[in-house]
Parts: sequence; C-alpha cells; structure tokens
Amino acid sequence: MADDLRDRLRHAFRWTDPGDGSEYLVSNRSGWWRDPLILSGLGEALADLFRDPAPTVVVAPEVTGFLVGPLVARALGAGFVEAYRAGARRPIAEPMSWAEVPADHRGQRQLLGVREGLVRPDDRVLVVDDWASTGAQVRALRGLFGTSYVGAAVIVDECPPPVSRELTIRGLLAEKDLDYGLP
Ligand SMILES: O=P(O)(O)OC[C@H]1O[C@H](OP(=O)(O)OP(=O)(O)O)[C@H](O)[C@@H]1O
Repeated sequence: MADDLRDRLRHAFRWTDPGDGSEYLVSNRSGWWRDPLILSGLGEALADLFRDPAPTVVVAPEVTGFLVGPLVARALGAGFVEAYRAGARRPIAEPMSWAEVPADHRGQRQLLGVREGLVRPDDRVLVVDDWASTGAQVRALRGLFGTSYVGAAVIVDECPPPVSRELTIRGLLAEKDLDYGLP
C-alpha cells in the first residue's frame, strides 16, 4: 500500500511557475487532497513511520498541518493539537506556549504556539506536516516539547540528511520524487 500511495503522491503533485519573473517554482499540493485514495491512505502511511512506541498526540502547524495532522492522529488513535502561526489570525484568547521558528525556507522568522495544558508531561508527541524544507518548524516544535518529542512525519522530506537525522524527520517522498510535477 505504501508504495502505491507514494506513486499516487508523485503523480498528483505539480510545480507551478507563478509567471511573475520569480526564480522559483511554487508547490501545488492540492492534487493530493483531491485524490480520494491518497486522502484515505495518507494517515495510515504517515502513522506507519512512527508506530513503536505509539505517539499519544499529534501536533501540526497551520495551515496545511491542520489538514494532514488529524488524518495521522486518527490512524494512531492519538489526539490532535493545533500549532498556530502568530499574526495569521485574531489573537487566541487562551494562554499559549510559543516557540520561535528560526529562519525557514522563506528566510522568515515566525512564532508557533499551542494552547497551554493540551500537551501533558507524559505525552509522546509526533509532529506532522506536509513538508519539511529546512526543518525550521519542526525544530521549533521540538523545542517546545523537549523529551516528549518523538519525531516528525511528513509527506516530503527535503531536509539535508543530517537535519533529518537530528530531528528524527521521516518522509514518504524525497525531493527527487517531485520531478514528475515539473511544468
Ligand atoms: O522546514 P521548513 O523550512 O520549516 O518549511 C516547512 C513548512 O513549509 C510549508 O509551509 P508553508 O507556509 O509554505 O505552507 P502552508 O501555509 O500551506 O502550510 C510546510 O507546510 C511546512 O510547514
């Protein structure tokens, strides 16, 4: 099943040239969510990267993490906690724990925050996201959870291998798998 899913992910992904003179192509991941077989298999496939010991809670950053994270939490029988990006919405009323994100793939510094008390000291925390590029979001969340952090499951891991090892990031696809989506 995992290999079939990887093939579907490869073929449903597109790079878009924004056509504004940009030197960069923009990732279009919407084909992943549009494919019913990807959507139904993705949670299990990402959960399989971290079954033993089973995480008790999935934490994922907005916005795409809010889509992928619950799929994985459901597959693991774990709970889900949102990690909000500061400034992306109206202020959250409840007390928050904030982590500074070192400069990410856009060179931007951000804050990621979770509501206090949702992650307990005896939890085993799995971070889930669609993509790890520099590992900045994952690193920030690991800093929030300390020894409760078990790793990060992502669809695409394009981090340098030493970063993936250091942060225990595991992915279904690597950068080279995305060549199918070139314009
Ligand atoms: O490893 P990093 O350098 O931290 O980059 C990874 C982040 O980049 C993407 O976010 P992006 O803001 O592009 O997309 P999103 O808002 O759709 O989640 C992706 O969803 C990760 O959260």
